[in-house]
Amino acid sequence: MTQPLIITQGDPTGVGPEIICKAWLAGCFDALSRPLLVAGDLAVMQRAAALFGAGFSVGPGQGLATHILRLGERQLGLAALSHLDAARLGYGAPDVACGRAMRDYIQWACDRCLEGTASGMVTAPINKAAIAAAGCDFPGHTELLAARCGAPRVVMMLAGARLRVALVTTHLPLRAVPEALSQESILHTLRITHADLRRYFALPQPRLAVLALNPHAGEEGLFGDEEQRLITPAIAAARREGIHADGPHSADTLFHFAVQGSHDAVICMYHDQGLIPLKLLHFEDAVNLTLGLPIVRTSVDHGTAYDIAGRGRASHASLAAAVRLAAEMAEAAP
Ligand SMILES: NC(=O)c1ccc[n+]([C@@H]2O[C@H](COP(=O)([O-])OP(=O)(O)OC[C@H]3O[C@@H](n4cnc5c(N)ncnc54)[C@H](O)[C@@H]3O)[C@@H](O)[C@H]2O)c1
Ligand SMILES: N[C@H](C(=O)O)[C@H](O)COP(=O)(O)O
Repeated sequence: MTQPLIITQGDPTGVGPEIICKAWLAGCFDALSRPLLVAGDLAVMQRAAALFGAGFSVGPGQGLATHILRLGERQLGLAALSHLDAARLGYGAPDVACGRAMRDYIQWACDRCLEGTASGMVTAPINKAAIAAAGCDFPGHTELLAARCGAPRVVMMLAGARLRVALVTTHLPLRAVPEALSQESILHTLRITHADLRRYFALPQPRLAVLALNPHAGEEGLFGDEEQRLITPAIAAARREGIHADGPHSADTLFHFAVQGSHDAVICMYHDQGLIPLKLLHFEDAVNLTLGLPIVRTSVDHGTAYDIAGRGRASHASLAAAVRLAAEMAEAAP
């Protein structure tokens, strides 16, 4: 039997519910190789569908689904994990119950993937402060999923058709980045990226560009020594393991060549080093994925977009791309 993919609904007061409905209404889920199930809230989904003048009918679910939502010929499973009073929820104002609900959607989906009743999960955006207020002590999905899956090391990758970036460090203050870098963390990032590009993207020998931290790759130690102390030795160690890695490359020029196909992924030392070029090129259609997990997890590349939530204006393109990629990864996973 083909196990379903789960989409977690994300912040009930953000754009997550409406981009799920928008993608569904646009037929983005029609040609999928496996069924889809939303882990979320019925009233919140109904409110989101109403933004587009669409009212779906609701029938009893089966398997993981508590309900089946039907709209003409289309149907979508729903596991109703929360029962929020949608009419009273202000957009952009998640309360503690919303924070708990977003956390529960993620944990439930992760557990279904781990037990094998789901084939992967796609996450809509959460508000990191709201899950923290609900007592969830993780900066985001990546760290929560790593802990729940018992994965010792994971890598945040954002992928578009022209560029893939993988991050050595993620959510921490910029001033803490140099201290957080180590030969080990760079080498682990290289190993995990190498392994999962082979596994999920059918790249037998991925070409990995490793960026420098400092301007002009440190200019022989004049502008910082992380390249000499940490990055160059990590690249050498990776190459000894048969990983096709090169660098450290100056971050200001490498992306120009990478988007022309010089490399399959760029290993970045910190969040904005990779995400600025990625979102410049692929804001609408990039996918965030977590490498190194025992389960398939993809995500939209954007946040809760409170400034436009509840207006039906948010693009569903990144969500549609995340669902497509999760389905492809689930096919590739053993
Ligand atoms: N995967 C995730 O759960 C995830 C990812 C990034 C940010 N966040 C969270 O989201 C919140 C807001 O973060 P932010 O303001 O930095 O980023 P954001 O992506 O929410 O918004 C940045 C800008 O992009 C626009 N935008 C975002 N998504 C859009 C879409 N689908 N269509 C059209 N325009 C869109 C917004 O309107 C806003 O102007 C924070 O709490 C952050 O932690 C969550
Ligand atoms: N760094 C990501 C981005 O800016 O798109 C985002 O915050 C993802 O975080 P999680 O997938 O860990 O929630």
